[in-house]
Amino acid sequence: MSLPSLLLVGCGKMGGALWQGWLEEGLAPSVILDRRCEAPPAPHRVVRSPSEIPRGFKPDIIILAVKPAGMEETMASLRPVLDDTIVISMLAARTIESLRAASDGARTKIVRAMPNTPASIGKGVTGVCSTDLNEDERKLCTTLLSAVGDVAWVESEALLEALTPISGCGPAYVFLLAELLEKEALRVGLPPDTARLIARGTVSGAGALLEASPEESETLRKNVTSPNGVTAKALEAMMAPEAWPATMTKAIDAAMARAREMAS
Ligand SMILES: NC(=O)C1=CN([C@@H]2O[C@H](COP(=O)(O)OP(=O)(O)OC[C@H]3O[C@@H](n4cnc5c(N)ncnc54)[C@H](O)[C@@H]3O)[C@@H](O)[C@H]2O)C=CC1
Ligand SMILES: O=C(O)[C@@H]1CCC=N1
Repeated sequence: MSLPSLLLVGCGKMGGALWQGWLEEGLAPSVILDRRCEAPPAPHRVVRSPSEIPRGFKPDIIILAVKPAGMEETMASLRPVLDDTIVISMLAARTIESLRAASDGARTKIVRAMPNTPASIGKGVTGVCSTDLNEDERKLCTTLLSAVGDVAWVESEALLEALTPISGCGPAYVFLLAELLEKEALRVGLPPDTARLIARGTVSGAGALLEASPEESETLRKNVTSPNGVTAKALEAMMAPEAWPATMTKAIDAAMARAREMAS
């Protein structure tokens, strides 16, 4: 199946992850706009400025994946190509209202999405919301986003913002767990190669089991935890109300507060 043609604006860590996933799925001829990007395989191409976008190139969808603070400048530079497009903004914290204001009256439909970097291997989760789309346009966006993982449409921007610190930021929390496990493995005397192998293997193996199993994550956790055994002691420390549960709540609240600051 060929995915729609895109103008990807910003091909950094997130745009690059999405691009990689889409490329592997088979993308209609598309253009990347980024000053710092290597040439993609033909028939796709990279351009360094909006003025280099080939005349006659009419993307089905424009993906915005620049830094949130660069949104206004980027939208202004895209003004000549905005009419009659769907813009999917991946930018954290930037509201549909601010995107619309920055589109300077263009006939464009605005979608807000929050992807995550496992999209590069087709294992992403993308939250998405828009009130602009008709049924066919919504299907088109779903086709594109579901090529790189699961898609969760939400009814409001408030829900998209609630989802951001969970799934948008979430891979970082899991990678932090892998880092901390590796450090602990070193601390208790394992050689570096073994520490790396067992920390990464444990996080990726547990993730794969979670994906493959119909069981709840709680059940999978309990399956590891022999009554009065060694895991139980470790979890007692982690699951104390003031430990991981409180830290997670504090972390999610801090991320949401930062998003509110970035939006204003
Ligand atoms: N990194 C992540 O895990 C996630 C990031 N996001 C969002 O994705 C956006 C990009 O984040 P990252 O990829 O992490 O940043 P990044 O700094 O890695 O990538 C930004 C890219 O945009 C390019 N760029 C800057 N100005 C441009 C312009 N005017 N025209 C074209 N390209 C331009 C830069 O050269 C760079 O390659 C942010 O808005 C962020 O909130 C959303 C979900 C997850
Ligand atoms: O840290 C950030 O602001 C972006 C949004 C979600 C993941 N990275």
